[in-house]
Amino acid sequence: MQFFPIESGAVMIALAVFVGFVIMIFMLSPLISPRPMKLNGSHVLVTGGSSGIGKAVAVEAVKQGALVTIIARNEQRLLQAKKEIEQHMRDKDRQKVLCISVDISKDFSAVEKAVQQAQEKLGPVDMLVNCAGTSFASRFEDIPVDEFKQQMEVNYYGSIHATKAVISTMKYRRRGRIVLVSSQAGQIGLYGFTAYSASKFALRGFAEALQMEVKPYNVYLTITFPPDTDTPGFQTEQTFKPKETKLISETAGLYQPDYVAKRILQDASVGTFLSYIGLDGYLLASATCGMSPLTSMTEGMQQVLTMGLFRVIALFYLGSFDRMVARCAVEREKEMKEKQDRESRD
Ligand SMILES: NC(=O)C1=CN([C@@H]2O[C@H](COP(=O)(O)OP(=O)(O)OC[C@H]3O[C@@H](n4cnc5c(N)ncnc54)[C@H](OP(=O)(O)O)[C@@H]3O)[C@@H](O)[C@H]2O)C=CC1
Ligand SMILES: CCCCCCCCCCCCCCCC(=O)[C@@H](N)CO
Repeated sequence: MQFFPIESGAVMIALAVFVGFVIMIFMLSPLISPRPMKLNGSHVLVTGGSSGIGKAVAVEAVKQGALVTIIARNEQRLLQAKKEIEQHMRDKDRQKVLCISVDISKDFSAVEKAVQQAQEKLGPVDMLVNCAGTSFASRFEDIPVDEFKQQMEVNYYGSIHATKAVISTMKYRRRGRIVLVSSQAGQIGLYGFTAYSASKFALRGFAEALQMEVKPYNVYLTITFPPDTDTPGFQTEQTFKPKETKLISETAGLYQPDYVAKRILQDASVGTFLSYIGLDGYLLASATCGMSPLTSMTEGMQQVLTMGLFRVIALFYLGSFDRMVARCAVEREKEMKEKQDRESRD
């Protein structure tokens, strides 16, 4: 087939536009992405740092040369974690691991005092990782109202308290990173998580609003959405989680805390706002990017190009989740009937 000038002209123009677009993306990127924060010599404060993801973040931070403060309630576990984390220090003379026992969920002044103590000992906090949290999964009617309050107090207000305690110094120094540990259940409301998902979704609104306020001060937020992660907290939850919640959560796989911690610190140091883990995490983060701030042009380009397709994929996932819930309901009905038949026979 003869290749006509008009077609080659159109192809050339399309190619030129595409190349121009890509060059613009890479030229504009530095204007959007903040300068990476090196953890070497920085003070990283981790709430929930005595177990699971928080402890893994503290270990990864000291591996990168940071001075670390870990906050939790149980002193025994804090001291045990401190010893473990210290094993990974690169420079035992310069680095320090401090542990402070305080309940972050109840009283802001107690948290403020703990952060002040940490800053007096290790210097101003450069990065705050809000990891302390708890999860409770059960059907809505089986969750006591107080559990809804408890989930909000620990998962949401706990992060507000710690963030409030560091934000003024970060703004004054024009240097800071704040990580909010949400969950994939903070991107999709799941069966069994009426209390938990709500508390994790709340962090999203807080993160977007605060990021708009503090961007001019070179302070960047990262909200991270981990999938199931093999921690002591997760093992405890597994013992009472409804079957539906387990089946749906398993679709995104089970990850190790050290891998999750590396991803969190990687994204936080470069100021990425939406931090995800795994392919399902990438799909979810793109499909639910909403009005979140852009921290890289390439990310923005991907979102623009994939939004429609990912919504279609999301609908297939939602269809499969509905079928899982329906199947579990039928199985439960059958078990109940068999149990009643057995009892009526005895
Ligand atoms: N594991 C998973 O599958 C996933 C977890 N997440 C989130 O990651 C975070 C950590 O989870 P994970 O590592 O599994 O949990 P763990 O239960 O293993 O660790 C929780 C940590 O938070 C501390 N903590 C809990 N409540 C308080 C409180 N009121 N005040 C101070 N510290 C507190 C605990 O110490 P202490 O009890 O001594 O206070 C502990 O150090 C949570 O926010 C969770 O929602 C998100 C997605 C997946
Ligand atoms: C384009 C659309 C892609 C959709 C992918 C959907 C995958 C949903 C998986 C949800 C997993 C939730 C894990 C929560 C774990 C948690 O928070 C812990 N506390 C354990 O309970």
